[in-house]
Amino acid sequence: MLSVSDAFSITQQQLLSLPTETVSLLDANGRVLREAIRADRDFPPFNRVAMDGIAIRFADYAAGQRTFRVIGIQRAGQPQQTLQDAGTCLEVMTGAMLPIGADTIARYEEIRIVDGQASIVVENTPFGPIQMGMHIHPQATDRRAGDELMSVGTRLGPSELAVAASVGQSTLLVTALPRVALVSTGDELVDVASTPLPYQIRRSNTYMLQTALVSLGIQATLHHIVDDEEQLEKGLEDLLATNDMLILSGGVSAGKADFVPDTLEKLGVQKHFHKIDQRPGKPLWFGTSPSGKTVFALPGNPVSTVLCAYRYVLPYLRVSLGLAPAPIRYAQLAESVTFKPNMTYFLPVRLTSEMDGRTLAHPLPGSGSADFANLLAADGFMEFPPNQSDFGVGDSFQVWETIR
Ligand SMILES: Nc1nc2c(c(=O)[nH]1)N[C@H]1C(S)=C(S)[C@@H](COP(=O)(O)OP(=O)(O)OC[C@H]3O[C@@H](n4cnc5c(N)ncnc54)[C@H](O)[C@@H]3O)O[C@H]1N2
Ligand code: MOO
Ligand SMILES: [Mg+2]
Repeated sequence: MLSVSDAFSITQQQLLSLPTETVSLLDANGRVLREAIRADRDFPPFNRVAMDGIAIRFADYAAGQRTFRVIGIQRAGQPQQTLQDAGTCLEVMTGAMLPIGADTIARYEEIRIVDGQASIVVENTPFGPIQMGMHIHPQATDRRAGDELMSVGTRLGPSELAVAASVGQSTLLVTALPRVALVSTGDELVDVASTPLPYQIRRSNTYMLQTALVSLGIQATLHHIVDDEEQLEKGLEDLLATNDMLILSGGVSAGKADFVPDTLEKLGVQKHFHKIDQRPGKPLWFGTSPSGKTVFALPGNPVSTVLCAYRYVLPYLRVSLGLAPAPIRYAQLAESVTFKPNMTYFLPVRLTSEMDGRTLAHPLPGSGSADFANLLAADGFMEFPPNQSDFGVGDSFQVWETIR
């Protein structure tokens, strides 16, 4: 059977090829940038006053002068003024251009202004003695005009949108979002608003999947198909025609009503793999259509669905969108774990941060891959490699964090 790492690489070789689109600045939140954003001006674009106070010539101060005649006010948003005569000063406001001729700011906290004369009354400021260049944010110290500020593949969030706004990007070129359909299958599954009969359960997997996809900015549509070969074929055919990707749950194992793999192949979706040497989530099925559409058919047991979503589907979508893979997270086992079968084992864990900087993983074995209430306490799944059955306290392994 296929190893976890081989299955993962197969999925990553069949990424969705998504076009770009231009969206308005605010609609770009959470999206993936597909153009490099450069500074249109220096950052800051002029010698910027960084504190409210007076702008003086340091040479006057160094020569012993402590009282300066105030010749005017330079506010933010006004054209640059000039400090002409020795011994004078301009009141200046944070964000203003530094007046020509001035080179040092003394804050209001350090001066007193009486009858148009500003006197320096505090020599040792909380920032140290008054010095040449003090409280000035010199032009181009942060970035220069033409510098690349954000590269292709940047995920746009609050800081990125602020920088984009400051360089005049009222629109941004981003990766178009894939059209994704989430399909639950199973005769036993009823709507969340229904009261289940004794042999029925409410469906939950597609709600979990939709909520997880929102973390990538994707809004999928939710569908349900009963365990009937004809209805399944017709339903999946329609959804394949109108979506870039289908994520199914259930119907992929060995049961009499597990029609999903055969139906997908009948519809021309080429199987890349079915079944991985892992627990949970063994019967995962993955395929692509000739027109470049992708199908993940996840095992229906809810914990398997969750594991497959975080271990395969979200990393697949992330990279398809043009993002770098998520940083790998490790944690150390807080309790020993034994797992005999020779396959990769994913164990739900709760994570704690210790004072010494370590992250500890506390096992939450639960009662198996249908025990999804157990995941309410979990922060992720720890991945234990095959060919080993005893895992000791303090041993470090990768953790696939879930969204909480
Ligand atoms: N003889 C074998 N039986 C099973 C095997 C096997 O290898 N040989 N594999 C087991 C494993 S492992 C898993 S995982 C499950 C996978 O089952 P399916 O993908 O075929 O899923 P279903 O049979 O449709 O349902 C399984 C289980 O999950 C519940 N379910 C399904 N969809 C939802 C949903 N949307 N929301 C909530 N719960 C859902 C369903 O009611 C079943 O209880 O097969 C084992 N069997
Ligand atoms: O893969 Mo199944 O997940 O163990 O129940
Ligand atoms: Mg089944």
